[in-house]
Amino acid sequence: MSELLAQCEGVSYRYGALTVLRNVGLQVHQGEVVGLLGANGAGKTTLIRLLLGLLVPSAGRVSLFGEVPSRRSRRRIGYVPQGFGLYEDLTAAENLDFVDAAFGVRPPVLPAALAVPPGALAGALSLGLRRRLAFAAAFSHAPGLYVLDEPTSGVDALGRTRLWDVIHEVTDGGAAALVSTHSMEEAEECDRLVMLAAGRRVADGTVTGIVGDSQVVVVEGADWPRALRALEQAGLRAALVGRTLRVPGASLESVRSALSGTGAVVRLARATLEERFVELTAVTGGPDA
Ligand SMILES: Nc1ncnc2c1ncn2[C@@H]1O[C@H](COP(=O)(O)OP(=O)(O)OP(=O)(O)O)[C@@H](O)[C@H]1O
Repeated sequence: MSELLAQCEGVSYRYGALTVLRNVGLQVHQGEVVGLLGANGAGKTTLIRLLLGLLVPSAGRVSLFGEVPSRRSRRRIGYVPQGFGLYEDLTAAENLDFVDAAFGVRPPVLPAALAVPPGALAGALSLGLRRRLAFAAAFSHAPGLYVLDEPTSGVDALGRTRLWDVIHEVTDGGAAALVSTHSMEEAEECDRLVMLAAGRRVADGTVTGIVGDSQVVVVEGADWPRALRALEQAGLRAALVGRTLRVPGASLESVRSALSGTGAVVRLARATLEERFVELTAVTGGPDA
């Protein structure tokens, strides 16, 4: 097994009376891309802040490069926060010079995918270019572990693909990445996923392992609007995919009974990652005191 770079063991965290993480475990090994997947408020950023040592767990243990997170171990991290962490009134080049000076490194050759107009003020760059610059700043000191908090939100499809190419390049080169995301498409880019729901870890594994043999009810038939109305009347939520309705979290019997007399054909199909995510997160309520 490759080196364990970051670990949370039985970690809980409270903001005052509000418990937002409960008994969460997480491991990131050298060379892997671990996706931290959860809805808004699931606790992803809080877990990242604990890993970086910016927060101290209410219970459990966190280690970074084998020690309690500290200024020294943080130097080996390339962190891209949701808010970028850039100096908006400095140019792109000045931001990178500043980071290189802080880490005492020579300016690295950046991959083309991280190129940003050097003379532009960081605050004046588009959202996509600001994300690119923030990634370039994290890249410059060749960290062992990248911690990327929703690194591609607001980035267009081409920019996203380019950033993911860089993430795969650095992890192929021996670094690791912990990437928080809401996006199922991005989750599929990861070697392993840790799913959080309302502060609890509800799954940890590969996409194939997490989806497993989980199934979803599929409804077919020409009159899908009628079938959709009947499902809604029965309190079942369906998604229209092409001319097929998919009803995650419902039993075959409940869908059959809701659609009796409509002529719709009902069958089971393999669930997608998103449908499995809905199923896993539906059983957990919100954070509580
Ligand atoms: N400083 C804070 N004080 C009190 N509550 C907080 C604080 N920061 C976050 N929370 C709460 O903790 C919970 C988890 O928030 P967190 O930001 O970790 O979730 P997240 O999964 O990163 O969400 P998002 O995807 O929206 O960024 C939420 O209920 C949030 O409102």
